[in-house]
Formats: sequence, structure tokens, C-alpha cells
Amino acid sequence: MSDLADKIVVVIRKRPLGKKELAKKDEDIVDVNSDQSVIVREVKQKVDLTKYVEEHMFNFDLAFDQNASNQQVYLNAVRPIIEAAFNKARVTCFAYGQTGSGKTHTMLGDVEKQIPGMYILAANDIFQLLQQPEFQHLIVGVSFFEIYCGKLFDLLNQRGQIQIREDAKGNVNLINLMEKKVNSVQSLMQIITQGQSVRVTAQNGANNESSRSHAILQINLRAGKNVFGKLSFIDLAGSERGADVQDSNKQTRIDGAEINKSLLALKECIRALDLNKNHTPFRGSKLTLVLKDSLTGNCKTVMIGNISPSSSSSEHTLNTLRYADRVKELKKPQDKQFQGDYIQRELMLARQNTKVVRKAYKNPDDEDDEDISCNSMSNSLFPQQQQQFMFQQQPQQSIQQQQQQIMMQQQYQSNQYIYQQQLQQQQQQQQFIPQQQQQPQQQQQQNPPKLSQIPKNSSQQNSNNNLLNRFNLGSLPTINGGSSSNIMPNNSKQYTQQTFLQQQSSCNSIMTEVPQQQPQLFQQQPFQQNKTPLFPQQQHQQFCQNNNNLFQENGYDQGYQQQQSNQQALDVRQDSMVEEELCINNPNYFSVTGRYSQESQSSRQSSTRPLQEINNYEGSKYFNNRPFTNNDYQYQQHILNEHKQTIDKIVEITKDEMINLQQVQSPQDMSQYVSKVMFQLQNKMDLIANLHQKMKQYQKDFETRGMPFQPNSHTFSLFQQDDNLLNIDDNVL
Ligand SMILES: Nc1ncnc2c1ncn2[C@@H]1O[C@H](COP(=O)(O)OP(=O)(O)OP(=O)(O)O)[C@@H](O)[C@H]1O
Repeated sequence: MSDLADKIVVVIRKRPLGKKELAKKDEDIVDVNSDQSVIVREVKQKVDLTKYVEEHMFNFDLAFDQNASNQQVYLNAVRPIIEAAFNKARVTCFAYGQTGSGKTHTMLGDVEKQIPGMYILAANDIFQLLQQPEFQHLIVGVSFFEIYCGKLFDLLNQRGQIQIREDAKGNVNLINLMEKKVNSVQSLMQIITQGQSVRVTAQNGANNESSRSHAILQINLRAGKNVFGKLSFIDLAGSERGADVQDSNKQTRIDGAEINKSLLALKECIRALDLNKNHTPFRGSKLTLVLKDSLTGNCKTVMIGNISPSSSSSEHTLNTLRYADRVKELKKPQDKQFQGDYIQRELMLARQNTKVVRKAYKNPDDEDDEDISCNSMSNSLFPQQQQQFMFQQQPQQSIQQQQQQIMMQQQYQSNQYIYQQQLQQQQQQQQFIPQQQQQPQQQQQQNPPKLSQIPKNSSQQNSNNNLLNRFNLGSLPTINGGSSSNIMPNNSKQYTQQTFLQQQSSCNSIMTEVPQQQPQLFQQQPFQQNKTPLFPQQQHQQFCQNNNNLFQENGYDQGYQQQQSNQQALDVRQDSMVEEELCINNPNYFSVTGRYSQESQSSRQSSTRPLQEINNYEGSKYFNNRPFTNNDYQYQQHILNEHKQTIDKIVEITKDEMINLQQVQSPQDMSQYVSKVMFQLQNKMDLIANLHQKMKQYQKDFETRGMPFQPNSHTFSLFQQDDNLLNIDDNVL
């Protein structure tokens, strides 16, 4: 079982069309077809100006449509991690998406309309759980800060700047961060409202109130001074790309670049977790550094990808879904089985994103259209259920439709460049897809099963859905209040549609589609299985009513303010702390811990022994007649990591390039395509130039200090192979 399956849950939430979008007559192009699948119908135009639709299909752990309330999102996706926090886990819930997609609505809620968001709903449960005897010793400490342009600002302390320090043990400490003790939901709400009012926002094309910073609310459950459990709620800055901020000022563009960098780093860290990499690039951004303890060890993370349904946001919506899918993609069993080269595999993932079916464009009132191209289906990359669904949807074609189809196919094929790309892509995909996934499509075409015949938990379901088995597909808490808990053993409770509806109706909200059985999101911890449910029956029944009262006025409880300004700790930590730049620009600052400090320079010098002292030179353990020190090995690791990180980033950009390449359908797309390519190439060149600069610095370092350089295990094994080859040659001779 994958660690990620236990630790990461990806949820998508579609918001309703906004007033402006309705006024512009924007179309709703996003369908949430079940509690897991999302389809985006992107309208495109060909050279002859005929429109066609590309349907992009994605599957996630959970998907919510525009009618889902914050309570529903909370109950199904977030509540399990609150329970985990009371089992000593460090949990994170973050909202990702373009500006205006509903991140703040999800996390904070709507204060004016008195709709509570995840912060408050979680707080409500937290304070209820604290009343249980086993948790009564815990106190709640809250901090609220933002990361803006790579700097941390305390939202509870007049935006005072927070220093981030990593000590020699790798613990990340936030210096000057204020933590306030709270003892009620209302006091927490006051604190959040206070902090929210000082958040940085700036106008951009997408949203006048667009947040330009990542807002992080951390709730520490403390047993004395120790952290018992920790919850981080993150309202990320808009994920819009450079294109969105072209008309804005320089500062806004810099913000955008910084935001993109941190979102990329966040994704890299999640990927590193899944791939069990030795090195997780937490230092890639302040955001990931802050989250280091919440993304390692006993941790759980819920990503809520917020999307807009509007046709004018299709590109950003697809970007959000691809980002989420990349996290999700790694959970697929076939990826685990794939034994190929890492970079090839990474590139493969980008190609898998082309889960696209083309259809003729039609007015919404017309009858169903048929697929006009099965370009991506033939290679069996589509999950089985999606293929079945598509076959099911094919009605009898009229002659006119057939002609149109032939015309568009010919047109499509006339684009030799794209066609070649796709052929190549299909070949490579087939090369990498495990045998069992390459089912003969012909067979399915002959005998397409009806959608209604496909059971929800059928083994025939697509590979994504099969993954849910890895989440222990038990039931979520019975909302009717049976002894409800996510930490009950699997299948011990049945989720009932009727009771769910009853419960939701008491929240004045509608859910259009109710799953018969909800997946249990996180793998149960063995020690939890026989525990008493954390949320007892009565609390579940009262859930919505309580939440509707959450906004009632209450006296502001100042609590005590525990300032973490600890100069002593700062002094100690500063010795071992390093700014990345310092480490790169000044090779003399290399320390015993692998980090750079002035003190460590002397330690390095003292560990350098004079040449004459070395008599037993063995080559593999010595360099320039001195033995390798820990510093040498750490320096080696540091340089290799620098290189690996750059490769990772270049691979990311290359994957984006591939997606970009495949999206070109007509000369009309070329202007956007070329500007994107230039942007991507510029990013690559910057990365390469930066790495080149660093390598030059290392080279100088070797020259000036006679630094030894040990081949890493990979190159070392290559040397050994060479030796073997030489031996063979010797024998032959
Ligand atoms: N699920 C929803 N139901 C109703 N309205 C919503 C929903 N989600 C978002 N909205 C509305 O859409 C608008 C934009 O949402 P919101 O401010 O939460 O976006 P955002 O993603 O936080 O944007 P930014 O990153 O720029 O802060 C708001 O007016 C909000 O009330």
C-alpha cells in the first residue's frame, strides 16, 4: 500500500457561476458526473471556424459540484483529518486554484452570508472533542500568518515579519510568530477575522479581491509545551500563471512568479513523499519549509482543488485539474509497477494528461453528439469506465454527422506535425502501459456494456476508482448519528442516502447527487480501530445546527498571547542556519552539518590534515593525500542535490511544454503557443544558467581548497562495471 494513499487525499470542488459570468453569458463547461469524476468541455475552433469540443476527463478521490455546501465538503473530506490530529498526527488542508475559484469561500466561508468555512467547522469539532475526558488536558494555540513574496508576515501581530530558521536537527522554527491561546470557536473566529483583514490583496484581471499571499492558519493542540497534534489550513494564493498578470505592474508579476515557484515546490514535495525520495525539496520555497513537519512522519493532507465552471476560465480550470491529477496520478497502480527510467516515467505522466475526447460542438438544446476522434482512447490510457461511458454515449450517426466527422478527422490528420506527435505518443504510451491495461478496444466496441450495468464498486471500474480500495472503502460516518466515526473498522457502518439528505436539508443546502457509499478517506491506524468514535451520535445530529450558530456574536476572548520571540533560541540556531544564497556564493562557509556558517569554516580547516600525515593512500578513501571528511561527503550530496533539483524543475517545464504542444489545433492557437514556449524556454534557460553559475563556483571551490570529490553510488557502480569490463578484456587478452 502506498504511503501517499494514506496520506494525501485529492478533492475537487466546483463553484457556481458568478453574477459577472452569468451576465457575460459564460457557459458552464464543467460536469461533476459522480462523486469522483470531473469532465471539462473545452470549446475550440478549427481553421475553418467550425467549433468543436474537447472533453477532458479526470478522476479524483472526491468531487463536489456547485451545489455542495461547505458542510458537505467538510464532512466528507476534512473531518477525517481532524480526528487524525487527535491521534497525534500533523494534518494539512489546503485549497488550491485560480483566483476567484472559491478557495477563500471554502476555507474561511462567507462571513457576510454567515456561511462557515473549513476553519470554523474544524474549530467547532475541535472544541467539542476537547470536552472528552481524554483530551481535556489539551490547550489550543492558534497562529495565523501569510507568505508574501517569499517573506512571512504575522497576521496576528500587525504583519510583523517572521524569521524562518531550520536548526541542526532539521526542525523548522518560526521566530517571532505569535501564538494565541483560544478556548472557544467564537474567540478563534475573532482572531481569524482580525488576521484576514490585514491580508495582502491586490487587484488583478481575475478577481478584484484576489489574494496574493498564502494564508496559513495553524492550530496546535498542546499538551503542556509539547505539540500533541497540529492542524494547518492553507488558503493558497491564486495559481494563475504569467499570462494572467501581463497587464499588471512589475510587483504583481514578481508576486506571480513567487506564487508559481511555491506551488511548484509544494507539488514537488508531495511527489517526493510518494516516491520515497531520500531528498524532499522542502527548501524549494518558504511555504514548503513551513510545512516540513506537516509533510513528514505521521501526517495527513487534504488538497481541495477549487475550480470555476466558466467557459472563460477553462485554461485555468484545466491547469488546476492537471495539478491535482499529477498528485493523484502517482497513486495509480500502473505507475507503481512502472520500472523504467525516472525521467521517462515523469515525461510519461505528462502524456497521460491527454485524456481528451473530441466531440462536435452543439448548442446545449441539441441532441447528444458523437465522438469525432478517439485519439487518446485507442491506447487504453483511458480508465475502463470512461471508455464504457463514451461508448454508451454514441448514438446512431446521421449522414451529415458522419461527413462532418470525416472532414474533421481529415483536417486533423492534415496537421502532420501534431499527428506525428500523437503517433509517437501512442507508441510510447503502449510501450509503458502494463499489459493488463492494454485491453483490446475492439472487443469493447463489439460489446459495450451499458453504463447502468456498471456497478459503482465494480472491479471493472477504472483504475483510478480501484485506488479507492487503497483508502479502505468503508463508509464514512453515518450522518444520521449512528455511532459515527471514520475510525471505525471498514464497512462497519452504512452510509445511507436518505439520512444524508435529511441531514443536509437541515443545513438548507442541496446535494444533487448523493453517493451510496462514501469512501473512507484515510487508512485506519491499527491502534485506532477499537477506539471509541471521536464524534458521538448527538454531535453528528447537531452538526449543521451548531454550524449555523457559529457566527453568533460573542465576546472577544483575548486569551493569553504567547509570543515565540525567543532571542536565545535565535542566537543558537543562527549558527547552524543557512541562507541558500550564502551557501552558494561563499564556498568557505561550509559546515560540519552540511550547512554554511563562519564557525564551521574553522572546523573544516582543522579536519584537513597535512599531506605528509597520509601514508596509506588508497584512492577510494583519500583525495590529495587526505582522507575524506564528513564535510566532503555532505558537500558532494549538496552538489548532487542541486543538480537533481534543477533536473526536476526542467522535467516539470518539459511536461508543460508537451501539454502545450498537444493543445495546438490550428494556426489560431499559434500566437498563444509561441508565447508559452518562449516563457517555458526562458524558465529553462534561467534554471540552467543558475545551475551553471553554481557549478562554476563549486569548480573554483575545488581548485582553491583541493576538495576531494567522491563519485556517487551510481557513477561509482559504473566505474566498477568499467573495471569488470577491463578485467574481462584482460582475461581475453
Ligand atoms: N461554492 C461557492 N458557492 C457560492 N459562491 C461561491 C462559492 N465559491 C466561491 N464563491 C464566490 O465566488 C467569489 C470568489 O470566491 P473566493 O474569493 O473564495 O475565491 P478565491 O479562490 O479565494 O480567490 P483569490 O485567490 O483571488 O482570493 C466570491 O464572491 C465567493 O463568494
